[in-house]
Amino acid sequence: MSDNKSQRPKRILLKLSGEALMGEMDFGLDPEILKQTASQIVEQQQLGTEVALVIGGGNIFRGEGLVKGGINKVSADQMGMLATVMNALAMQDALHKQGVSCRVMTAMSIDSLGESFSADKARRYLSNGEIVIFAAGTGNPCFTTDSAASLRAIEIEADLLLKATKVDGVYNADPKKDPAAVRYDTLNFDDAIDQRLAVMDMTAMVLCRENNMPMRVFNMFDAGALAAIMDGQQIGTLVEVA
Ligand SMILES: Nc1ncnc2c1ncn2[C@@H]1O[C@H](COP(=O)(O)OP(=O)(O)O)[C@@H](O)[C@H]1O
Ligand SMILES: O=c1ccn([C@@H]2O[C@H](COP(=O)(O)OP(=O)(O)O)[C@@H](O)[C@H]2O)c(=O)[nH]1
Repeated sequence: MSDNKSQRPKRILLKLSGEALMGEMDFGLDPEILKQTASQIVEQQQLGTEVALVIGGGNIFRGEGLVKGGINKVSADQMGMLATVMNALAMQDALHKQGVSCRVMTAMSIDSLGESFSADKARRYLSNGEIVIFAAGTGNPCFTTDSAASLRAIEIEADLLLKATKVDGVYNADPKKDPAAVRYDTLNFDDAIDQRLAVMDMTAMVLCRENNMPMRVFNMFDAGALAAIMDGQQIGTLVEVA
């Protein structure tokens, strides 16, 4: 398994935050951000990297917010998972507009919108040069799309999991709350878990650790970051097994 330090990863799983896709808006999707993100993805795919995507749902619904509004946990999480399907359809459209072949595979059965997830089929589609978007998270309540991203990265045998988020890496404290927080260039999963560094949920990090899946966290708003990472530059934070 390559760690992207020495060679260009052949297959990546890119996890995009739902919230980051809404840009300056309060809700929903910013078409310009969708377009820019799609073009960055297509650029990497055309350079020969197989790209799979997991997109969050936080720009539409998060289970936690719905529970605060009085909806029961399971229904709230199901609504959150459906929000990820909407984002997947929007990204599929943006990718199609750039002339690339892209499939949506869902973890919950919604046959008319996307086919049910199969790791074997996903690997085949990726090998054939299609972009695959994994929608509906893990299909189970009480999980997040970070966990779905870790799980799918392992299942498709990705070389690297990339988490594109609102901050530019993993810090020793939440940088949005602590201005003195210091960013790590590299980190191991044991330390991230022991220190409860909350840039990603613990389930996702444990999955990566147990399955030796390296992860790089970077800022989704930095337009050149994805290309630079794929070219081997050390952008953001690389989290690996110790
Ligand atoms: N140690 C940390 N390092 C970096 N970010 C952190 C840390 N602890 C908490 N965060 C927060 O985690 C957020 C990213 O997590 P989350 O909101 O779940 O991301 P996403 O919506 O991209 O899945 C960041 O916006 C940041 O404020
Ligand atoms: O496997 C999963 C993935 C997601 N969700 C729900 O979908 C919402 C949206 O996902 P997430 O919060 O991970 O989106 P992001 O923060 O990445 O935009 C979550 O809040 C959960 O309610 C879930 O129940 N199971």
